Amino acid sequence: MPFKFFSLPHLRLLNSSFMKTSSASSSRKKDLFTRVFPHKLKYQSSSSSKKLGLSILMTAGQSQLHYSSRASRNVSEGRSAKSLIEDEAELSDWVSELKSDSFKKSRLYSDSDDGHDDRRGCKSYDLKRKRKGDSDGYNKGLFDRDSGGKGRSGGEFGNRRDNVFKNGRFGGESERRSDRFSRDLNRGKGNRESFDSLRKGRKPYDNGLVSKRGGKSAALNPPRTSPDGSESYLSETRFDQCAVSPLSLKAIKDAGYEKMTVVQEATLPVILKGKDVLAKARTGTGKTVAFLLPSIEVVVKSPPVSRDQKRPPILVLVICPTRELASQASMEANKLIKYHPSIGVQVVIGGTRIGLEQKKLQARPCQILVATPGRLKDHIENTAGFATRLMGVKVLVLDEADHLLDMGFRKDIEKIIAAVPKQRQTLLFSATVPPEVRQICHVALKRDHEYINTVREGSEETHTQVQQSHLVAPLDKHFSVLYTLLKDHVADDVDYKVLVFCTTAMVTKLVADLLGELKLNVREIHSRKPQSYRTRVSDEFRKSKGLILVTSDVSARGVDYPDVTLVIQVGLPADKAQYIHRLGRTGRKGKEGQGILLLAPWEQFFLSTIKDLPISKGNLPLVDPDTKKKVDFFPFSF
Ligand SMILES: Nc1ncnc2c1ncn2[C@@H]1O[C@H](COP(=O)(O)OP(=O)(O)OP(=O)(O)O)[C@@H](O)[C@H]1O
Repeated sequence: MPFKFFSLPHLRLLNSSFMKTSSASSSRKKDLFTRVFPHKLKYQSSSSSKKLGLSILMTAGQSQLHYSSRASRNVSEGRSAKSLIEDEAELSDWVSELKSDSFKKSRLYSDSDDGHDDRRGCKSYDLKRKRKGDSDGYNKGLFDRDSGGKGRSGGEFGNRRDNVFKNGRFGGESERRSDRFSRDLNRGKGNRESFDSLRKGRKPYDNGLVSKRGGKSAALNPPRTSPDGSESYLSETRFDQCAVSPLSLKAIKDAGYEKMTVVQEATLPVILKGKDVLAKARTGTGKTVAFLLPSIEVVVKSPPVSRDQKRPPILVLVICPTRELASQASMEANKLIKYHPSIGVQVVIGGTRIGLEQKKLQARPCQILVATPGRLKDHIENTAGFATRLMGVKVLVLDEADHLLDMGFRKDIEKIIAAVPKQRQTLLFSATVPPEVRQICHVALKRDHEYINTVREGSEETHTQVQQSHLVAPLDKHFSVLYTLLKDHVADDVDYKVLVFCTTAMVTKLVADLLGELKLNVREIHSRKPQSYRTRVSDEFRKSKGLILVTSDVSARGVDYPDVTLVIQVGLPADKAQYIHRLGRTGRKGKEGQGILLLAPWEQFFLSTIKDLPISKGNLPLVDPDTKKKVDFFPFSF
């Protein structure tokens, strides 16, 4: 991965912070830099005479941009790809070396158990491993987008993929189908059967919410609107009005849920009938319960498993793209099965000991299994009897379906689909369903599946109660802008709870360290952290207020942290969907929130991809002299 070198104030902070104890001369530092990045200096136009800096806040997009222009200028692709990979390893060592000067207590990358323990020997420098969807985070490059599967595949290959789908083999059929859908959508004929049978007398509305079945569209009940015009995430329908078992209802009551959310109301009757469903609903509106509850009903209705059955079937398989999300879904499932003592939920995720999972799978009931793709594949390949148990799957759920069907995960997902029976029910849920996902969902869904879109046509995919703005600042000002934004927010709101998204594990780590040095209450999560640490920090952040979580995209999707007051995205999100999911960590369950996207001038092109979202141009905060002094405190020059 490429780097760009120029002098940045925040790097003065970074490096002096790392090098506080070092009295090495600038030429020695430069030597070190030259040794570690020999070829980089070649691309640096006369920069040896200038101050050198590593653009830590440079996003993956910027890196790619920079890399491609550089590559086209000088370097044969093969050679540069190789050396870039090596760079990452070298950089890791280099930063660790620096780190040990001032941060002796902890290592820069505590990734020793951050991956498949069954892939022992996979160390942080094992960067030549081909990149793929990385829910399990074991194969992250330090500067790879830490997204759980996007990264390069979402970038370079993503375009290729788009072309394949537009022009390639699938093109013809897909376009015909989407044409048909849009025609149907315009016709807007309703043939909806849903809670109308349960709530007699209520008519479907022609309101832009659509359910499509067999090429027909139907209106759904509208969400209620609050006085300020924002849509309520709750419907008018109570859980006890629908056909779920009394024991599930009891658990729902204990969980504090009374009325269904809009997506639950729209999908439950259809799923309970056994249909395949692709559902789209805004972030934080209860999609997890929407797919878990009817899945549990399938288990309830299945014949009980005898105790001596050697390989009891897994009946429901839920796939989530990240470990945090899988753990969260399994916790939600455990809440819902509270009064079903014979039903067991288990979770299999990377970064934990596979042997332990194997023992648990053997010893305890597991009709519902929640998994990340990588670890699930490991079990399919390595756990005795596991493949046989998967042949019992009746319901397959892909949470964050668009992400799982994206290039980064697709191969794993195809293998998993091949390992479960063809005769099953499949449920795909996400807050974003880009057109290309509509075109490829037949990989998982039956032809006559229903597409249930609870986002009103013409309305945004984000929440109106979340105030969105973007700031454009030169890259060398990003850190001071970020720090000022955080400081102001902390001063304004005693109950502050902030997520700062960075594009790579490395940047996440460094930003968290720097903010910590500046005495902000900060935690960090990224794929280079051990799973035990990730789980601990995630739990802490879920329960806390007065905390800032600096994170890579491992927290972008699905993670349900209540009452997040502000989401700051530093640098380009991978795409519009990623922007929406990151932003969706605030404004959950109808609460208010704020989102800020911080871009460098040359990243502004991204704004055109989100132009249909209500994002306004914000004013850069004034960086007060005190902040400037703090950020510039450490003189730094290579
Ligand atoms: N019927 C309900 N009433 C009240 N709260 C609910 C209900 N159903 C779910 N919730 C709560 O709403 C919150 C958000 O749910 P969930 O995490 O499933 O959202 P989501 O739509 O999957 O979000 P994302 O798109 O970010 O993954 C959770 O705290 C969940 O417990």
